Amino acid sequence: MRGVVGVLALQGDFREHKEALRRLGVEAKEVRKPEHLLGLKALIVPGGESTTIGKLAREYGLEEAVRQRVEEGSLALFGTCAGAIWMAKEILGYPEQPRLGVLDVAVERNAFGRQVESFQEEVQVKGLGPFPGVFIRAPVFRRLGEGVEVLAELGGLPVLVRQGRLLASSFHPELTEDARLHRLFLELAGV
Ligand SMILES: NC(=O)CC[C@H](N)C(=O)O
Repeated sequence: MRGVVGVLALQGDFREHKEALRRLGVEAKEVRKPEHLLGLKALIVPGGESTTIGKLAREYGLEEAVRQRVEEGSLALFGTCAGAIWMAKEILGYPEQPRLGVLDVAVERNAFGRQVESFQEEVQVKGLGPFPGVFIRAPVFRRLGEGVEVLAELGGLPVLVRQGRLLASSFHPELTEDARLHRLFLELAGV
């Protein structure tokens, strides 16, 4: 067993992330309250509904607690889809949507249009190669800050980015059997 990784378990597909971690031999801890962050150095924020996750995280004091830990450099984050939206500094068209605001990007929700609700397409991930991209009402990253590195694009649009110990994807690696992105996160988090 390697270390322990937190999975924000307020709403969304946190069970699939727990399963991906289990396959890597990592213990997953559900995070629902600020005190659950104690001792953790890595947290995954799942896909789901970013407005709900944001609202609950604010209500339960997790927004403030996670922000503090990220800002002091003691917590690495991996957000997928809605999780990535929650991490962003800016959510285009939704200035009031509750968010963590630590990832220096503007995110566009449902960026592939409503007709294309969900699709699967292979993306080329820097350093990893082809990866099965499961996109469900997926966002894209726009206006990237200086410290943000693009690790994958789809149709010229960034869909996987990294900023230091923050990793964010438009797509859902937790809905595939491929655990390489979870492994990459564990490496950058030092778990
Ligand atoms: N699959 C997802 O996580 C969808 C995200 C959704 N479009 C949102 O804005 O929250």
